[in-house]
Amino acid sequence: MPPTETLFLESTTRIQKDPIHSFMDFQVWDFPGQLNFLDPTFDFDHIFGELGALIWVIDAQDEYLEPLSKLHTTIIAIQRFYPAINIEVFVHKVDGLSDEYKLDTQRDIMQRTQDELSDNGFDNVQVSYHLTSIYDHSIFEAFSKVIQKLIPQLGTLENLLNILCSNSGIEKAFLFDVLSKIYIATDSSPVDMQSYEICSDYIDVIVDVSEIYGYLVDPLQEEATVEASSIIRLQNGMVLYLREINKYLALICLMRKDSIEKQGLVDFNVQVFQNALQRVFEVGR
Ligand SMILES: Nc1nc2c(ncn2[C@@H]2O[C@H](COP(=O)(O)OP(=O)(O)OP(=O)(O)O)[C@@H](O)[C@H]2O)c(=O)[nH]1
Repeated sequence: MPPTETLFLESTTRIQKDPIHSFMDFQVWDFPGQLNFLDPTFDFDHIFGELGALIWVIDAQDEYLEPLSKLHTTIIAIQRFYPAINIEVFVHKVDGLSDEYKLDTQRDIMQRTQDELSDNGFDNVQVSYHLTSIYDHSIFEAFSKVIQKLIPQLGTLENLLNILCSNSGIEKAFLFDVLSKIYIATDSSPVDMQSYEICSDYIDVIVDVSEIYGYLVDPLQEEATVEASSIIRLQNGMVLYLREINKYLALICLMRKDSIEKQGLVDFNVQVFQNALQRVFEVGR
């Protein structure tokens, strides 16, 4: 959904459960801000029993002390019974703030949370913070990091991507979930926002072109079609290489133009990577 359309979203009045069927099946539960789910009338175990991650969204453009205090109460409640739940705080709508103010806001939220948890005897709670906005790619990046923590095979995927990069002259490789445009794994070199953005935009281009010039494939087909790959040469001498891995995932690599001169080698290594990945997911099932 483009950001401008979010202006017309209706307010959430009840818990909305959205099942996501992708490389891994999960559900996103959207809670209305005003709902007190710690009230004894709610079934605490039903809400938190099978939760992988709690994403707490704080509006950085608004007064945040009250939502923050609710966050603290929630963390303390779930720490007692479900300490394994990942707690992720999105300091959201930061597009309206200056760079300095963004960081100050995040620091303030972190400090208040740490103090409150320590005062209640919880000194070692892991809370992750993300600065997010729907007007750039930061919201996708933050979701990527949250989802990655829920993938048991993440370490193996990273290793496979590292091997692929070092053997094929690839500078950065992302494994993307095509529909949501979140990346489920990348190699262990640092992620810079620009590489992520360009790879994410590349997916849009490919999806648009495929919708016009593509052909219908059997929707039940899990395997990727052999020819589903694409290369774009950028003006700065870099090359983007995309290969469909299966019906949910695409591999996107950023490399120098000399590396793609040995395209046969890259294609072969990507094929080996694709086979390995298939086996990893088969074992995980
Ligand atoms: N500036 C800015 N506005 C945003 C951002 N994200 C959402 N909004 C706006 O905030 C408004 C509320 O968005 P919602 O997603 O409905 O917010 P919510 O907190 O889920 O609200 P409820 O549905 O009532 O729980 C919309 O008008 C969005 O356009 C952002 O990153 N930056």
